[in-house]
Parts: sequence; C-alpha cells; structure tokens
Amino acid sequence: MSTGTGAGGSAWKRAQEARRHERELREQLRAAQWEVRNWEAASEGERKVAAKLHILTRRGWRLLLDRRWPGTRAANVDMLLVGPGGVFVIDVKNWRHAPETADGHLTAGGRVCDREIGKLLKVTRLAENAVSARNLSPVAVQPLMVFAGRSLDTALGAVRLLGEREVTPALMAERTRLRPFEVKAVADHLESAFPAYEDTSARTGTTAPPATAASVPDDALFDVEGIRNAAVEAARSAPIEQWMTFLHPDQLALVRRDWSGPARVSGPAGTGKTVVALHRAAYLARRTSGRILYVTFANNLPRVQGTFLKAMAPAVADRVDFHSLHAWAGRFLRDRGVTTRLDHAKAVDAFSRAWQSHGRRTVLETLDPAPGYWQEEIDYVIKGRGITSFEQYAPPLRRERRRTTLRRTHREAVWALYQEYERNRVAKGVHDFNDILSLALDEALAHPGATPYASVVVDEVQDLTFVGVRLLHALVGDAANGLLLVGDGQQAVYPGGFRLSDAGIDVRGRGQVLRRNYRNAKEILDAALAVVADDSFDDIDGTPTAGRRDVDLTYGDGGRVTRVTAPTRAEHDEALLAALRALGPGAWPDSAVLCRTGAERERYRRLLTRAGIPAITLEQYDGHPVPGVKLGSYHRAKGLEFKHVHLPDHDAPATAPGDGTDDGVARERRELHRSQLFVAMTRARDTLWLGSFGRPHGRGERLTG
Ligand SMILES: Nc1ncnc2c1ncn2[C@@H]1O[C@H](COP(=O)(O)OP(=O)(O)OP(=O)(O)O)[C@@H](O)[C@H]1O
Repeated sequence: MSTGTGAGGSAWKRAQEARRHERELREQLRAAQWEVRNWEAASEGERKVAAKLHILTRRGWRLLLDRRWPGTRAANVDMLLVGPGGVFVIDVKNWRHAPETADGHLTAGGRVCDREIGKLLKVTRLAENAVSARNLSPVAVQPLMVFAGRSLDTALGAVRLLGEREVTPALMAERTRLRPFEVKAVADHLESAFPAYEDTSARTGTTAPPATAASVPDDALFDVEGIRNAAVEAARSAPIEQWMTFLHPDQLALVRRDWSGPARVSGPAGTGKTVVALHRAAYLARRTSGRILYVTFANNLPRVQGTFLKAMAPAVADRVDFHSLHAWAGRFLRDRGVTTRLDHAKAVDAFSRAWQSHGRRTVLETLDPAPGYWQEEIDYVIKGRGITSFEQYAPPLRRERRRTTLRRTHREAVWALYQEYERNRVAKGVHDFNDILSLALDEALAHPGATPYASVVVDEVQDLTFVGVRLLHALVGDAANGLLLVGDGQQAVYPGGFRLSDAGIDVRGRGQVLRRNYRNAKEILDAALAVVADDSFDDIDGTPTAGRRDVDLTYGDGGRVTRVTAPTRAEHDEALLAALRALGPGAWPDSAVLCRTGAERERYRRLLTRAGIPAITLEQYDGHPVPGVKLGSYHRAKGLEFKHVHLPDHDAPATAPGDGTDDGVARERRELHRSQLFVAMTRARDTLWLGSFGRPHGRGERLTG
C-alpha cells in the first residue's frame, strides 16, 4: 500500500491542504491591505473592513468604495459590493463602544443609533431602484452594517449587523444568485448610478506588496477557518433559482408598488402570481417592523412557499408567517383564549343524520339524490358566506359558481337541512371548519389590532370562502399595502364562490393582471386551455372572463402531450409505469402523478411501490428536493409545478349516467371537474401524460378537447 492512500495519509493530505489554503488567504489579506492603504477618504476602520472584503474580489466579487449618494451633494455610501451572492450596501462603523441591539433599537455606549439604520435603509432603497433597471428584485439587495474591530453577527429588522471578523465568511456563504456576467452588468450599472465620491483609484493599485515579515497579518479578526468553511459550504449548495432574483418588469412593478388599500393580482395559470406574492412579502417585510402573514387555502403549500422564501430572502424570512387559513385561524383563536372543538368526523356524522331526517325524500332529491351536493351547499354557500338567516339565503341571493337554479321551495328545504345539521352539530359539541373561520372573524372584528400583522398576502384566493377573505381583511382593514389578494378564478377547485365587493373589499384601481406564462410549453397549455375553453367564469372582482384567455408564452414550441387510451385499467396502469420507467430515476424527482381523489392517490402509491418506483406524497413535500416521484391529488398540486406530469384516468366522469342528477347539477359538477383537470394539466412544464381506459358503461362525458 503506498503512502497517502490510507486514512492517516488522507488526513495528512487534508491538513496540508488546509495549511496551504490558510497561507494563501493570509497572503491575499496582506495584498488587500496594501491595495486599500492609500484610500484616503477612509478611516482606519473602513480600511480594515475594505481589506477583508477585498479578498472576495478574487472570487468574482466587485467592491465599489466610497460612492456618492445620488441626489445629494455631500452624503456618501461607504461600499457597494456585488458578487455571486447578490448586491450588498455596506455602511462601516468604527465605534468606540460595542454596538448592542435590544427591543428593535441599535445602541452603543448608551446612545441610540437608530438614525444610522434609517440612513442605511434609505440608501439601500436607492440601490434597489438602480438595479431594478437590470430586472433585479429588491430581495437581491441587502443592507449590511459592518463594525470595524468587532466580532458579531446579528440583525435588526432587515439590516444585518456583522463584525469585521464575520463579514467575509458571511458573504462567501451566501448562496449563488448572480452568474459572472450578471455580476459584471449589475456592478457596471451601480458604478454609474453611484459615482465615485473621491478619487479611489488607489483601490485598483497593482503594485505587489513587499513580502516582509512585518506586513504578515496576525489578526484575530481574520477568520481563516470561517472563510474556508464558508467556501466549502457555498461550493456544496446549488445556485438559487433565477426567478428568486430576476423578475419581469411587470412583476417588479407590482412587487415595489405603493398601494393605497387592498389590491389584487390575477392572471392565468403559470404567469408568476406566486412569484410576485413571495417577492412582495419579502419586500414588505423589509419595509415594516410588523410581521407579514402569507396565507393559502391548501395546507401543504405554506411549507413549500416558506422554503422558497428562506432561499430567496433569508434575512427577512423569519418575519413572514406562512400558514394555511384554517391552521392560522385555529391558532389565532387559541392565542385569544377562545375554546374550539374542531372535529371533522363528528361534523360529517351530524350532517349524515340531518340528511337522513331532513334531506332524503324531500324536493332536494329531485335535483340530486346524493347528499354531497347539499353538503357543499351548506359548506360553501350558507356557512362559507356567513349566512345566518333564511331571508339572506332566499332568492334573489346569487349563488356564485352554482349553476343549478334553486327555487324558493328548494331553498326552504336546504334551510331545514342546514338547521338540522346545526342542531346535531351543537348537540355533539363540535365545530366544523367553517365555524372556526366564523369564530375567528368575530374575534378579529371585536378586537381590531389583536394581531401583529402589518400586511397580509393571500395566495390562491379563489379557493377561500367569503368568511375566510373577510377574516383576512379584518386583520389589516383598508390600510395602505395591507391586503394583497393573489389568484385566478379559472383555477377554482372548490364549489361556490363570492365577490370581493360583497365582502366590503374594494380593489378598484388596484387590480393588475399578469399575462406572460413562464411555466408551460405551448402544446401543454393549448391542451389545458382546450378543456376549459367554453367555461367562462366571473372572477372574484366581478370581471366576466372567457375560458380561453390570451397568454404570452415564454417557452414557444416544445413540450409533449401523450394521450394513452387503454382497453382495461390494468393495461392503463402498465402504460403509466412504462412512461415513468422511460423517464428514468434521474427525472423522477421532478415528476408527478396526480389523481382526482385521495383514494386514487393511495391506489397509485401502491402501484408505484410494487413496481419499485420511489414516491413521496405532496403532503410530505416541503419544497426541498427529494428523490422519487411526487404523488398527490389535484387539490394538493395547486400552486406547484413539475417537469413531467402524469394524470392517470384523467377523464373519469364527474357523474354516472342515469344516477338521477338534475342537468344543472351535473353541468356544474362537470365544470368543476374541468377546472380541476385544468389546474392539474397546467402543473406540467415539459411533458404531460394523459391516461384513460374503457369503462363498462362508457365515459359518461367528454372532458378534454
Ligand atoms: N420572472 C420570472 N423569470 C423566470 N421564471 C419565472 C418568472 N416568474 C415566474 N417564473 C416561473 O414561472 C412559473 C410559474 O410561476 P408561479 O407559480 O408564480 O405562477 P402562478 O401564476 O402562481 O401559477 P398558478 O396560478 O398556475 O399556480 C414558475 O416556474 C416560476 O419559477
């Protein structure tokens, strides 16, 4: 065995490598100190920090020293640093007393120094403004206050406070968001936007420093090991996604906009609404000392979106709370000391009993003999809209997105069923999901200002109920930049609906529509739009919208839609497995199998397991990459996307032929099915697999175009 191959040998090699690296870093620091030595505008402290940061310029960063603050005659910006980790606006402090942070204030030696923070934030805004011309999101611009001669790493609101020792490792550890040509373009742009204040040509001096023993730094504030670890860490982590840094000018304008009250962002599938919502949440978090609440309906999405925000804006991520609406409402009530007893199973039982005594053999059965439709009527129309008296429910109440005409006699029967359900539920001493929202709304209205939220961002708003939206509105009211509602009425996957104006939310003049699709290949979007082409819908702001909408595509041609029709279910399933195997394990993490129901999802989970194809459910997925195919229902797939999407049995009929369902009810159900299928299809970026198989009684309907 030769030396260097055993464990001891490789440890020796590593130690040698570490020593070489340390020597190199110390030489670099010495060279950097030499380069900034003539920087006369700077204090000694600034020079020390600049020398530390100068080391980064060997790793693709650009350091701009002592820049003029545009629009002022005398003010300056100590440093602007642009590199793989983004743009940093740096204020160097060389204070006699150690900086301290408490209760949101910065102090030193008993003196409050908040003005310094305010000044840095102001100049950061100017830098944000400048780089927006390069389509950079504000999240890519971070304010740093660096303390010469100190060792610390903390934050005050959006400002990170670092010691001279910590600053270099901290910046090296930032995940990569700019590629070399982008660093150059952004730095060049900033160089002209923030002109040099003094003649800082000394920073570009190239004369080699004399290699005397006296100039070798022996500096406790130079963290060689920290730098080495940060470099290893940075090399290990993948660059963050492009959309986490760069936005389309239309998106950027929305993210940075000042809204005088509640606002609405809509747009067809894949047009970057969630991207705008996430950047907006980060932007708002930077501008307020309050917290931001980011809410969706589905309970798996908050985890995923929280993971994304952490990657794109780690400095503010801890001030944005991601929750599903119901989970948040439950927590809010608990915090307020309101007792609740949410018990879905018992509530369902209360309804079943009510149906037995007040639904069956009534006029309701002539429209739909199955109880599901009537339970939805109670959940989404009556309780979802907070209706508490028959007078409110009686005609002419518009039942949004409910196609079936309910005459007065029908509504009376529904009301009797509802009252019986409520009696049964109360007798069991339990609450249903709608009760939780209503209780939370009452609590929020009774105690305005009871939550710490400065702003609320709602994603997938079309799936919330009227009461849910009112609750979120109640948290911030009509405050400027308070409520942002993001979503697309075409992607509603639950029955029923509401209009914002009925909820007292006025977004007139504050609504924006996004039109550029960044997700789907053309063939996929065409196939999906064909499904809903004839289904016009009313958006929550009341705008009537045609099913087929104008969308600008980012990805032109390309993409593949595969339709497989098998004679039997077994052959259909085999074809699905063959399609997954053809993709291969490398593609599985960005592939999904989506099903209409949870039961179907379980069925396909078993199928994949038996076939040896690893799979994780969307309930388990939190936005971090994991090996294996994602498996979930259409409902759970909302807001997500995958390179390859498979929809087995995608055209299963919404209603069985001859089951006694009224035409209106059947039509409504088919429409909802099409919306759900549309959502599932538009999750696909590159390939879409649509499976169907012959059913004994035929398909019952034709779903796809
Ligand atoms: N400016 C951008 N540059 C590059 N990609 C972008 C940009 N904006 C959005 N995207 C990408 O477009 C895709 C769709 O974005 P997003 O999920 O925000 O759309 P959406 O409108 O919320 O979609 P849906 O309503 O269908 O859920 C994502 O892959 C996102 O990364």
